[in-house]
Amino acid sequence: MNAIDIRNISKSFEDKTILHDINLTIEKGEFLTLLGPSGCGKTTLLRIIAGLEFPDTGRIQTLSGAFVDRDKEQFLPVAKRGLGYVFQDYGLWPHMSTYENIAFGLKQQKRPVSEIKQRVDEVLELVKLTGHDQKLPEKLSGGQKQRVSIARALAASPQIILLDEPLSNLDANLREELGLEIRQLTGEMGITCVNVTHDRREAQLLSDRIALMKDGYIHQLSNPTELFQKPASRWASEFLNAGNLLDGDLLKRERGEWLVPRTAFNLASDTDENALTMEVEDCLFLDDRFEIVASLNGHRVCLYSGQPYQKKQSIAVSLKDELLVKLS
Ligand SMILES: Nc1ncnc2c1ncn2[C@@H]1O[C@H](COP(=O)(O)OP(=O)(O)OP(=O)(O)O)[C@@H](O)[C@H]1O
Repeated sequence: MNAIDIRNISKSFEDKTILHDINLTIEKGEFLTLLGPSGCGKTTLLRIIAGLEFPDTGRIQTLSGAFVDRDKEQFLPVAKRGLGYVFQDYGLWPHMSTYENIAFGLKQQKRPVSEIKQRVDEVLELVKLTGHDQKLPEKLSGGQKQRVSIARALAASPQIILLDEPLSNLDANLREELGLEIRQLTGEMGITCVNVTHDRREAQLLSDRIALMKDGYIHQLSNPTELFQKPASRWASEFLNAGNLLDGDLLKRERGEWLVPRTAFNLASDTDENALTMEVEDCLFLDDRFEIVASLNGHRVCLYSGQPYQKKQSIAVSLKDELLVKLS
């Protein structure tokens, strides 16, 4: 079932086309990320979904009706779209307590006081902030502020939540922890999420599918594993940091450019005639594995290994053919 159906959306600013005929369907309960470099149009698309921008062409249909339809001149105002928002900079009212920030939208909807209290308590528990309800944002850490922002987005039980780089202001450990919590909470509630980021790790961590955007087009649309393992172009491989880009001659393979992921190397014996011989330039221990930087006929190659190597050591490796991608 499609929760959001985006058809033929285009947008220009001052004669410059920012979005070119975007078509995208997002399933109910799906977590979709718009990923791409600065200026590719991802925020403009999110703002069009939110109702903060008006597209030049196209329509957006949701399960609760049309958000916008240029042919029929329909436009549903922001406040009537029933969306939750989570912003990079939290978007909290500084003079309001945690409780008041979360209750704000429910008060606007004129819900009964007892119902508001119950709902705020529920979402505070979900985001693990019970007991922090009277604190002002300035008394909360970055992670806690983002939890308040998530609680506020969940409070009105929206069908759709829009997220604008929700993790980018947080430190690395917290980013992963909160990212997994957002995924779990929205997944359990069947909420459809559209997230915008230029951070490939954030996209990888959160998403069911990623729409990789370039110059106002969707360049590639797939699940994170496929996107990172089978990028559609050299540009996508480089943006995603998907691995080494090497010529077939160097790899004893067909000529042309190949993507060789860092996981695609196996230790081989020197006597294996297909083995590639490299000289180790550096060896770093990162996360739970060694990252080896080596030289293959003067070309820099990066690979993962379960064991360390010495600088200047010669190593023979074979390639896992199933992980190689021929780009050209
Ligand atoms: N209101 C506006 N008026 C004029 N130009 C705009 C407006 N909003 C966005 N743009 C331009 O549209 C282009 C795309 O902007 P957008 O914010 O959608 O990109 P983005 O991919 O989200 O980048 P970033 O990650 O830097 O926010 C940029 O060149 C931007 O300057």
